This record gives sequence, structure tokens and C-alpha cells, in this order.
Amino acid sequence: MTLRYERLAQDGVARRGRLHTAHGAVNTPAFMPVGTAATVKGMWPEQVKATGAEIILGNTYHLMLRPGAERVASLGGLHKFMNWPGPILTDSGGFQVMSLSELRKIDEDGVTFRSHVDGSKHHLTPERSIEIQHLLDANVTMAFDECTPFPAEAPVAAESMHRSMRWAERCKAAFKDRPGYGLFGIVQGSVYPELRRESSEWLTRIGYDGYAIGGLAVGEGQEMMFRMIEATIPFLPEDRPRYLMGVGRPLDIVGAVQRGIDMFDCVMPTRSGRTGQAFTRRGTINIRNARHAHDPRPIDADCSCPVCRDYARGYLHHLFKAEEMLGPMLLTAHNLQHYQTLMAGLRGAIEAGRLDAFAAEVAEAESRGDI
Ligand SMILES: CNc1nc2c(CCNC[C@]34C[C@H]5C[C@H](C[C@H](C5)C3)C4)c3nc(N)[nH]c(=O)c3cc2[nH]1
Ligand SMILES: [Zn+2]
Repeated sequence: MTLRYERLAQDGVARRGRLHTAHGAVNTPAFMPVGTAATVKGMWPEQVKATGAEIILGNTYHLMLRPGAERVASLGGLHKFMNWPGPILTDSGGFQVMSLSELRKIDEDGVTFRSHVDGSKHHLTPERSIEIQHLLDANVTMAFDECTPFPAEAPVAAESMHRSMRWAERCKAAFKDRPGYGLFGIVQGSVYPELRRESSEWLTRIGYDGYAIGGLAVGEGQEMMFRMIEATIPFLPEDRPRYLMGVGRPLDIVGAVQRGIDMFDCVMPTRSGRTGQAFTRRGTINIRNARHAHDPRPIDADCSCPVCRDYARGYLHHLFKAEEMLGPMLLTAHNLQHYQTLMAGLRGAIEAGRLDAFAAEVAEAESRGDI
């Protein structure tokens, strides 16, 4: 084990813990803001840190295409390159190849595809993905996997999962162990409990520093997602962190924490922030809506962020209508703070043994609406 994870408190199957990396500690449950092309869009790194985020997410697929992993390494690695001194987790690229590139082919060796940037041809294998993440100097490296498309019949899901497990073995063999750096395996198996169990036991036998649950948040719906988490968690080691990939909306995160998940990433707070969607304790609003044009109130009176302290909804509405760049910047900062405040609330609730009460409060406030 080269990435120390300590459990500080437990409430049911939920855990409050801390993951220690070479670039600092991550308090869990944790939300990881997404920094696709070596930037959390619209945010200076100091601002990202000020929201309370301790770890951000980078990406093999984007950075291998532009500016190239060797280029990032020659400029000091991703921490130096983007001036983020804290922990970084990078996804392995498989998911993005399937969702972003055209002309792709999957075979036992890996994935062949054309870049969505300039059409150049690329071949990504488990070994190359691990090498790229090493060049990026990621503290947490994700195994190269295939996110099984949804829906998939059981035999198709089984074949896809078995290939991802063979790829996971190749990733483990290719990964260079270093203190403060680790490799996470990714559980697949679509919506089939027996495949989820088989995948979890396969990865546990190989042994990883952490375990991600992949193949979810792909359209299966919240109820099925929760069922698959429940079908997976019992077969993962208790002393290692669990990362639910691509999740999610606040209530998805609350429910997943209640079921034993420790780490999350999602484009929602940043991507939707750029389109004018603001998160509040009572649900989301779209600041472009005319009803906000003359509203002197902040986005969320309960929010402690600089945006809610100093700016009225009417001003944010104006910025978006005028397509001023400050609009997306301010909404991104607020939304990331909203997510970090939620995570701090979850950590505190687990420590106090009142997670279910906290979850009910979040759900009730969101249902109240009228914002
Ligand atoms: C949304 N639902 C969902 N996401 C998923 C992801 C990507 C996680 N986010 C990384 C990512 C993905 C995109 C967008 C940003 C930046 C960069 C490219 C890295 C986050 C997944 N990644 C891998 N390797 N495997 C999965 O099964 C998987 C399943 C997902 N289900
Ligand atoms: Zn705010």
C-alpha cells in the first residue's frame, strides 16, 4: 500500500476518512472538481483551493492529445504545469475515448481512435495510459477500463467487464509503486449484481490502493445506481477508499455516501455553472430566467462564498444576458463552494453519527423549492 487511507469515523456503512498523498491529505467524503485540460475552467487555482477542494481531477485523454503527456512532463508535471500543489487524480482515458472521439476501435490490446482535436490517429493501451498518468505525475492513477455502454445485455456486459479486468491486471503490472502515489481499480458489470460481485472480487484479489465503481451514471437512473452500489460495496476491502465515478447531483452524492462511497467527481457544478445554473440548498435556479433580473438577494442566503457575499442575483442575471465572462466565473466559484459545503456537512454528520438526519434535511430543503 503506497497511499495511506485512515478511517476516522463511521456511521452505518458511511465513513469519514483521510487519504494521504505525496502532495497532501484529502478529507473524505470528498468531491473532486474537474480540471479537464489542466484547468478548472474559469477558476484560478487559489480560488479552487479557497472553495475547500483538496484534490482535483485531470484527464489522460485530453492531455495526451493536447499538449501531450511528454510536454506536460517536460514542464514539470501537472502540479507545476497548472500550479496546483495539492493532490491530483487522473482518469485513464477510456471513458473519454468512447464519449468524445470518432472512428474508434476496441480490441484486446486497447483502443484505436482519432483525436477530436485534429483528427490524428491514436492507440491507447493499458500500459500507455499508465505511462501517461505517470508522466502527468498524478497522485491517483485510474486503471484503463471500458465503461460498459448502457443498456447492455448480461453476456455483453460480462465480456466487457472481463476485458476491463484483464486490462486492470496489465495496469497493475505497469504501475510503478511510489510512496504517496497509488493505483485504483475500477469495478464494472453494468446493472447485474453477480457481475458487480465478480468484478469486485477479481480486483480485490489483484489488490489496489483504492476501488472505483465505474459503469454507472450512464443513464440507469438513481434507484438502479444505488442498487448497484449496494451490490458492490460488500465485496470491496473496508480499509481502502471507494470512488463513484461521474457522480453527481447533491442528492446522488448524499445517497452514495450513505451507502459507503468516499470520493466523487462530476462536471455538474462547473459545466452547468457556465450555462447559468446555480445550486442552492433549495435546489437549482437558472440565473438567466427573467425573474432574477431585479432580485437584490444573493444566489443563496445561507452560502458563505464570496459571490453570495458581494453579488446580487440581478447582477449575475445581467452578466449572463450580456454574455460577460465574469458570469460563468462567478457561478462556477459559487457552485464549487456549494459542493464543498455539502461535503463538509457530510463529514461532520458522519463524525456526529447523524448522517441519516443530515440526509433528510438536505432532501427536505431541496424539495421545498420556491427559490
Ligand atoms: C458522468 N458519468 C460517468 N462518468 C464516468 C467516468 C468519467 C469520470 N469523470 C472523469 C472526466 C470525464 C470527462 C469530463 C471530466 C473531465 C475528463 C473528461 C475526466 C471528468 C468513468 N471513467 C472511467 N474510467 N470508467 C467508468 O466506468 C466511468 C463511468 C462514468 N460515468
Ligand atoms: Zn455562494
